[in-house]
Amino acid sequence: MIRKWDEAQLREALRLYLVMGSPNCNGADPYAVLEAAIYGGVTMFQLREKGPGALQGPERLALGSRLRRLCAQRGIPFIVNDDERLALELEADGIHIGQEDEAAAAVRKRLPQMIVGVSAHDLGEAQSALSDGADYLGVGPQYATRTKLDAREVQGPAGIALLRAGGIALPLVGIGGIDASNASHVIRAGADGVAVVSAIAAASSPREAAAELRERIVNL
Ligand SMILES: Cc1ncc(COP(=O)(O)OP(=O)(O)O)c(N)n1
Ligand SMILES: Cc1ncsc1CCOP(=O)(O)O
Ligand SMILES: [Mg+2]
Repeated sequence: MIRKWDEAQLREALRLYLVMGSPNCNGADPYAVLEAAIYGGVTMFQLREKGPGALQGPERLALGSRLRRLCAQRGIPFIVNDDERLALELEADGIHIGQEDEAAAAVRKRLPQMIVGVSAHDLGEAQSALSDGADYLGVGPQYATRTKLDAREVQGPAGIALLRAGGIALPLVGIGGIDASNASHVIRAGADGVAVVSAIAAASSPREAAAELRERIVNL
Protein backbone atom coordinates (compact mmCIF):
# COMPACT_ATOMS: atom_id res chain seq x y z
CA MET A 1 0.00 0.00 0.00
CA ILE A 2 1.38 3.41 -0.99
CA ARG A 3 1.06 6.17 1.60
CA LYS A 4 1.44 9.79 0.62
CA TRP A 5 3.82 10.57 3.51
CA ASP A 6 6.67 8.20 4.31
CA GLU A 7 8.21 8.10 7.78
CA ALA A 8 10.98 10.61 7.03
CA GLN A 9 8.49 13.08 5.54
CA LEU A 10 6.20 12.60 8.52
CA ARG A 11 9.01 13.30 10.99
CA GLU A 12 9.75 16.51 9.11
CA ALA A 13 6.06 17.48 8.99
CA LEU A 14 5.69 16.95 12.74
CA ARG A 15 8.29 19.65 13.44
CA LEU A 16 5.73 22.39 14.12
CA TYR A 17 2.23 20.91 14.34
CA LEU A 18 -0.70 23.30 14.79
CA VAL A 19 -3.75 21.75 16.45
CA MET A 20 -6.88 23.93 16.62
CA GLY A 21 -10.50 24.69 15.87
CA SER A 22 -12.67 27.79 15.91
CA PRO A 23 -12.99 27.92 19.75
CA ASN A 24 -9.21 28.40 20.03
CA CYS A 25 -8.92 31.43 17.74
CA ASN A 26 -10.13 34.27 19.99
CA GLY A 27 -12.89 35.15 17.53
CA ALA A 28 -10.55 35.30 14.51
CA ASP A 29 -11.34 33.35 11.34
CA PRO A 30 -9.60 29.94 11.67
CA TYR A 31 -8.77 30.09 7.95
CA ALA A 32 -6.87 33.36 8.43
CA VAL A 33 -5.15 31.92 11.51
CA LEU A 34 -4.04 28.79 9.68
CA GLU A 35 -2.92 30.72 6.61
CA ALA A 36 -0.81 33.08 8.72
CA ALA A 37 0.58 30.20 10.79
CA ILE A 38 1.68 28.34 7.65
CA TYR A 39 3.46 31.49 6.46
CA GLY A 40 5.17 31.55 9.85
CA GLY A 41 6.40 27.98 9.46
CA VAL A 42 3.74 25.50 10.62
CA THR A 43 4.36 22.14 8.95
CA MET A 44 1.27 20.08 9.83
CA PHE A 45 -2.31 20.82 10.90
CA GLN A 46 -4.97 19.05 12.95
CA LEU A 47 -8.60 20.20 12.93
CA ARG A 48 -9.71 19.84 16.56
CA GLU A 49 -13.16 21.41 16.57
CA LYS A 50 -13.90 20.75 20.21
CA GLY A 51 -15.04 22.51 23.38
CA PRO A 52 -17.49 25.34 24.13
CA GLY A 53 -18.80 26.97 20.95
CA ALA A 54 -17.44 24.26 18.64
CA LEU A 55 -19.15 24.13 15.24
CA GLN A 56 -21.34 21.13 14.47
CA GLY A 57 -22.91 19.52 11.40
CA PRO A 58 -22.75 21.41 8.10
CA GLU A 59 -20.85 24.38 9.58
CA ARG A 60 -18.16 22.07 10.87
CA LEU A 61 -17.95 20.36 7.50
CA ALA A 62 -17.75 23.70 5.67
CA LEU A 63 -14.92 24.93 7.90
CA GLY A 64 -13.16 21.59 7.53
CA SER A 65 -13.32 21.75 3.72
CA ARG A 66 -11.83 25.26 3.63
CA LEU A 67 -8.98 24.29 5.95
CA ARG A 68 -8.45 21.00 4.14
CA ARG A 69 -8.08 22.81 0.80
CA LEU A 70 -5.63 25.29 2.29
CA CYS A 71 -3.42 22.48 3.62
CA ALA A 72 -3.50 20.73 0.22
CA GLN A 73 -2.50 23.96 -1.53
CA ARG A 74 0.40 24.50 0.87
CA GLY A 75 1.49 20.85 0.82
CA ILE A 76 1.09 20.15 4.55
CA PRO A 77 -0.69 17.14 6.06
CA PHE A 78 -4.29 17.74 7.18
CA ILE A 79 -5.34 15.62 10.16
CA VAL A 80 -8.79 15.35 11.80
CA ASN A 81 -9.12 14.88 15.56
CA ASP A 82 -11.36 12.07 16.90
CA ASP A 83 -13.92 11.92 14.09
CA GLU A 84 -13.35 9.14 11.54
CA ARG A 85 -16.41 10.04 9.49
CA LEU A 86 -15.34 13.66 9.13
CA ALA A 87 -11.81 12.54 8.22
CA LEU A 88 -13.24 10.44 5.39
CA GLU A 89 -15.65 13.14 4.21
CA LEU A 90 -12.80 15.66 4.04
CA GLU A 91 -10.38 13.19 2.46
CA ALA A 92 -7.99 14.01 5.28
CA ASP A 93 -4.40 12.80 5.25
CA GLY A 94 -4.89 11.36 8.70
CA ILE A 95 -6.72 11.07 11.98
CA HIS A 96 -5.63 11.59 15.60
CA ILE A 97 -7.14 9.41 18.31
CA GLY A 98 -6.68 9.31 22.06
CA GLN A 99 -6.91 6.63 24.72
CA GLU A 100 -10.59 7.46 25.28
CA ASP A 101 -11.43 7.33 21.55
CA GLU A 102 -11.85 4.39 19.19
CA ALA A 103 -9.32 1.57 19.40
CA ALA A 104 -6.24 2.45 17.35
CA ALA A 105 -5.91 -1.05 15.87
CA ALA A 106 -9.45 -0.91 14.47
CA VAL A 107 -8.96 2.57 13.03
CA ARG A 108 -5.64 1.51 11.47
CA LYS A 109 -7.36 -1.47 9.86
CA ARG A 110 -10.26 0.55 8.47
CA LEU A 111 -8.03 3.40 7.22
CA PRO A 112 -4.85 1.80 5.86
CA GLN A 113 -4.09 4.80 3.64
CA MET A 114 -4.24 7.42 6.40
CA ILE A 115 -1.70 8.75 8.87
CA VAL A 116 -2.87 7.52 12.28
CA GLY A 117 -1.72 9.53 15.30
CA VAL A 118 -2.29 8.22 18.82
CA SER A 119 -2.01 9.97 22.21
CA ALA A 120 0.27 8.14 24.63
CA HIS A 121 0.99 9.04 28.25
CA ASP A 122 3.44 6.30 29.23
CA LEU A 123 5.59 3.49 27.86
CA GLY A 124 2.78 0.91 27.98
CA GLU A 125 0.44 3.09 25.92
CA ALA A 126 3.25 3.90 23.48
CA GLN A 127 4.09 0.18 23.00
CA SER A 128 0.40 -0.64 22.42
CA ALA A 129 0.08 2.22 19.92
CA LEU A 130 3.15 0.91 18.09
CA SER A 131 1.76 -2.62 17.84
CA ASP A 132 -1.64 -1.20 16.81
CA GLY A 133 0.05 0.42 13.81
CA ALA A 134 0.22 4.08 14.86
CA ASP A 135 2.32 6.32 12.61
CA TYR A 136 3.12 8.89 15.29
CA LEU A 137 2.49 9.64 18.96
CA GLY A 138 1.26 12.78 20.74
CA VAL A 139 2.77 12.82 24.22
CA GLY A 140 1.65 15.10 27.04
CA PRO A 141 0.67 17.27 28.60
CA GLN A 142 4.22 18.50 28.69
CA TYR A 143 3.27 21.60 30.69
CA ALA A 144 0.12 23.01 32.29
CA THR A 145 -2.60 23.75 29.74
CA ARG A 146 -5.93 25.55 29.89
CA THR A 147 -6.95 24.30 26.46
CA LYS A 148 -7.84 20.71 27.38
CA LEU A 149 -9.70 20.61 30.69
CA ASP A 150 -9.63 16.81 30.94
CA ALA A 151 -5.90 16.53 30.22
CA ARG A 152 -3.89 14.06 32.32
CA GLU A 153 -1.27 15.11 34.85
CA VAL A 154 1.61 17.24 33.57
CA GLN A 155 4.58 14.97 32.83
CA GLY A 156 7.19 17.38 31.49
CA PRO A 157 9.72 16.50 28.76
CA ALA A 158 10.99 13.71 31.04
CA GLY A 159 7.97 11.69 29.85
CA ILE A 160 9.34 11.79 26.30
CA ALA A 161 12.86 10.88 27.42
CA LEU A 162 11.39 7.82 29.19
CA LEU A 163 9.68 6.65 25.99
CA ARG A 164 12.89 7.05 23.98
CA ALA A 165 14.91 5.26 26.67
CA GLY A 166 12.29 2.49 26.58
CA GLY A 167 12.98 1.90 22.88
CA ILE A 168 10.14 3.86 21.28
CA ALA A 169 11.57 5.14 18.00
CA LEU A 170 8.23 6.16 16.40
CA PRO A 171 7.88 9.76 15.26
CA LEU A 172 6.47 11.73 18.17
CA VAL A 173 5.49 15.22 19.24
CA GLY A 174 5.09 16.75 22.67
CA ILE A 175 1.82 18.59 23.35
CA GLY A 176 0.37 20.73 26.15
CA GLY A 177 1.44 24.19 27.32
CA ILE A 178 4.22 24.46 24.74
CA ASP A 179 5.37 27.89 23.60
CA ALA A 180 8.56 29.56 22.41
CA SER A 181 9.98 29.59 25.96
CA ASN A 182 9.93 25.82 26.48
CA ALA A 183 9.76 24.17 23.02
CA SER A 184 13.51 23.47 22.91
CA HIS A 185 13.29 21.33 26.09
CA VAL A 186 10.70 19.12 24.39
CA ILE A 187 12.89 18.62 21.33
CA ARG A 188 15.99 17.97 23.42
CA ALA A 189 14.09 15.26 25.32
CA GLY A 190 13.73 13.37 22.03
CA ALA A 191 10.61 14.69 20.30
CA ASP A 192 10.57 15.19 16.53
CA GLY A 193 8.46 18.28 16.99
CA VAL A 194 5.95 20.19 19.06
CA ALA A 195 2.16 20.32 18.81
CA VAL A 196 0.69 23.64 19.81
CA VAL A 197 -2.81 25.07 20.21
CA SER A 198 -3.01 28.41 22.05
CA ALA A 199 0.57 29.62 21.58
CA ILE A 200 -0.25 30.07 17.88
CA ALA A 201 -4.05 30.08 17.51
CA ALA A 202 -4.68 32.64 20.28
CA ALA A 203 -1.63 34.81 19.53
CA SER A 204 -2.16 38.38 18.34
CA SER A 205 0.04 37.44 15.36
CA PRO A 206 -0.17 33.71 14.58
CA ARG A 207 2.44 34.23 11.88
CA GLU A 208 4.99 35.74 14.25
CA ALA A 209 4.18 33.20 16.97
CA ALA A 210 4.76 30.34 14.54
CA ALA A 211 7.98 31.90 13.24
CA GLU A 212 9.33 32.35 16.77
CA LEU A 213 8.51 28.76 17.69
CA ARG A 214 10.14 27.51 14.54
CA GLU A 215 13.25 29.51 15.20
CA ARG A 216 13.55 27.99 18.69
CA ILE A 217 13.07 24.46 17.36
CA VAL A 218 15.41 24.68 14.40
CA ASN A 219 18.25 26.64 15.99
CA LEU A 220 18.97 24.56 19.04
C1 LIG B 1 -0.83 15.70 18.42
C2 LIG B 1 -1.86 15.43 19.45
N1 LIG B 1 -1.50 14.82 20.59
C3 LIG B 1 -2.44 14.57 21.53
C4 LIG B 1 -3.75 14.95 21.34
C5 LIG B 1 -4.81 14.66 22.38
O1 LIG B 1 -5.73 13.68 21.93
P1 LIG B 1 -6.83 13.10 22.95
O2 LIG B 1 -6.10 12.55 24.10
O3 LIG B 1 -7.73 12.20 22.21
O4 LIG B 1 -7.63 14.39 23.39
P2 LIG B 1 -8.52 15.35 22.48
O5 LIG B 1 -7.61 16.20 21.64
O6 LIG B 1 -9.41 14.50 21.62
O7 LIG B 1 -9.30 16.18 23.44
C6 LIG B 1 -4.08 15.58 20.13
N2 LIG B 1 -5.34 15.97 19.85
N3 LIG B 1 -3.13 15.81 19.20
C1 LIG C 1 -5.09 18.56 22.84
C2 LIG C 1 -4.19 18.42 24.01
N1 LIG C 1 -3.77 17.18 24.41
C3 LIG C 1 -2.98 17.21 25.47
S1 LIG C 1 -2.75 18.79 26.03
C4 LIG C 1 -3.73 19.43 24.79
C5 LIG C 1 -4.01 20.86 24.64
C6 LIG C 1 -2.82 21.67 24.26
O1 LIG C 1 -3.17 23.01 24.12
P1 LIG C 1 -2.14 24.20 24.42
O2 LIG C 1 -1.07 24.10 23.39
O3 LIG C 1 -2.97 25.44 24.26
O4 LIG C 1 -1.65 24.01 25.82
MG1 LIG D 1 -9.45 12.48 21.21
